[in-house]
Amino acid sequence: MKFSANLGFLWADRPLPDAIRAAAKAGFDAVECHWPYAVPAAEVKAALNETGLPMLGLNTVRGDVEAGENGLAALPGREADARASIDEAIAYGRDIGAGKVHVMAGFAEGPEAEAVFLANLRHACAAAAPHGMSILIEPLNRYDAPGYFLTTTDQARGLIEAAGAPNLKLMFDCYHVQLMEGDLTHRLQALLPLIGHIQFASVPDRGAPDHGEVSFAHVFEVIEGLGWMAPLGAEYKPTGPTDDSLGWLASFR
Ligand SMILES: O=C(O)C(=O)[C@@H](O)CO
Ligand SMILES: [Mg+2]
Repeated sequence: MKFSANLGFLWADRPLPDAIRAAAKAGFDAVECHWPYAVPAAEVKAALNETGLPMLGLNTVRGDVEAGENGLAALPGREADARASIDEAIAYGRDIGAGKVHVMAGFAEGPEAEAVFLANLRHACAAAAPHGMSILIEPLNRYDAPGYFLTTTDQARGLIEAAGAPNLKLMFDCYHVQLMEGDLTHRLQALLPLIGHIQFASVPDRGAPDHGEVSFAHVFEVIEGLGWMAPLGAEYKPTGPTDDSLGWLASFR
């Protein structure tokens, strides 16, 4: 198996270029991030070139975080901000060679939010396609993100089908899907053609994948059996220094 270090959580105490170096030193095959925008893209690119690691993806900005925003793309009335955040993420991703942009929906509900989200996703897919990039949407669980617009894989499937864009894909985060729906391995199998990236963390505490209610030894074996070759995103919150949390990495290789 190949693994990608999610630098939104792993080595999050270090500047992003140093976190990239730490991931390479620890033996990861790739990295991914949340919101890299405060760091000039050239510095991130230099660290990627130095280590040889690819950056798989990044997120659109959340908006006004202090006011509690968690994405803009499903918010009626915020279309201009949402599209600016999408264009920003695509441009930054292009500069660092990241092929996937996770477009964050935000806190919203109802048919108007769905129509706005779909229109913004169509814009994102059209803007990303010429650069060979994909757009990801990710259902988040109701405990960590109550009120988030996108919460289930069924809802994501409906949006992907309605958008009709081949570069719109599902971010299947095993942590969120287990909390909302369970039945991880059947869902991975059924949704495989729609999946653009897979992430994981222990459930329910979002720690390293070596404890909790999900056996990742089994889940990873199933993913491998499905022919999935891309690195799996380690998006968990270490309880201490990240380097002390990595026992699982050698054991799952
Ligand atoms: O929370 C997650 O899970 C993510 O993947 C983030 O990128 C979105 O908050
Ligand atoms: Mg995730």
